[in-house]
Amino acid sequence: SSSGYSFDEVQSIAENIKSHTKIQPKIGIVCGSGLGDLANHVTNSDTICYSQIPKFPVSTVPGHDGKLVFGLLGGKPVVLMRGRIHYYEGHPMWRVAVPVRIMKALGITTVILTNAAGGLNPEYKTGDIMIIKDHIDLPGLTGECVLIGKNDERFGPRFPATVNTYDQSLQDLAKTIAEKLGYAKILRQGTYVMVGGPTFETVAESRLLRLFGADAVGMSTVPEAIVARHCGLRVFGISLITDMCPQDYNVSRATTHEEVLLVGERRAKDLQKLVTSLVEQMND
Ligand SMILES: Nc1nc2ncn(CCNC(CO)CO)c2c(=O)[nH]1
Repeated sequence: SSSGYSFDEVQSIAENIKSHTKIQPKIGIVCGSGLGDLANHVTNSDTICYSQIPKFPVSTVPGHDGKLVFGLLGGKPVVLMRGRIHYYEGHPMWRVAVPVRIMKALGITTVILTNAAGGLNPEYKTGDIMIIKDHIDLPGLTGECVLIGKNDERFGPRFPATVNTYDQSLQDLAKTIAEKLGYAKILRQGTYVMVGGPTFETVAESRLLRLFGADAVGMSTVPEAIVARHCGLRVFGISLITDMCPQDYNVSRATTHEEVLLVGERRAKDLQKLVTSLVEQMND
């Protein structure tokens, strides 16, 4: 249906998943392009392919192999989504975010959203890490909000507030951890704007998005963050800046997905350390 799986359908998908693992996750982590190797730090892990789970959406993007990885990270029970569902693949927006509702039904109380993004803020550099302070839901503003359609109060309210979507105390903790890890030089805190994709932006679009006040642009994360807040989860988001969006017409070379994955691999270790320490140090 247009507004996605019912509350009961979500519960039954979660029940099916629970039969594959004893881990009862407290934290859900959505891995962005090329950042799936965080799963290698999860111990005592159980891995379930999305395709093994009836009605779980399947991802088709290189660098996004669809697996749920349950286990311990930083001593805490977690579930990782290796491979996320993107709107640009043709999925309705609700299906992009339904894994968050399923992880909530599995018992998580916090979700960490990681992604690769293009830098719009001219002070940013490729390889920077941006803690997400706020977002601009461009698809939502133009009629594709993830919560459009029938609302079931068991998920959350009909008209949810979205101020303070990104938990302030987790942002502060992440900032402190990053500085202790020696990342102060590459650490940013800013606003993420979602575009539908799959095209990378034109120069005029990059300038427009910058005028909107966005510091980074991507094609994910916002639907997941909105649905997470809707059902009462604590949300933390972080972007790896994989390239700078051209704001002038002397564009030497265009952004490529390969470049995004390459920077992801180069920076993945640093992001993994940051996320692992955050999981370790966050209060329940
Ligand atoms: N300029 C720019 N750079 C980016 N790097 C990553 N993404 C997020 C989109 N990632 C896609 C394509 O790599 C795969 O999900 C973007 C983007 O949307 N724009």
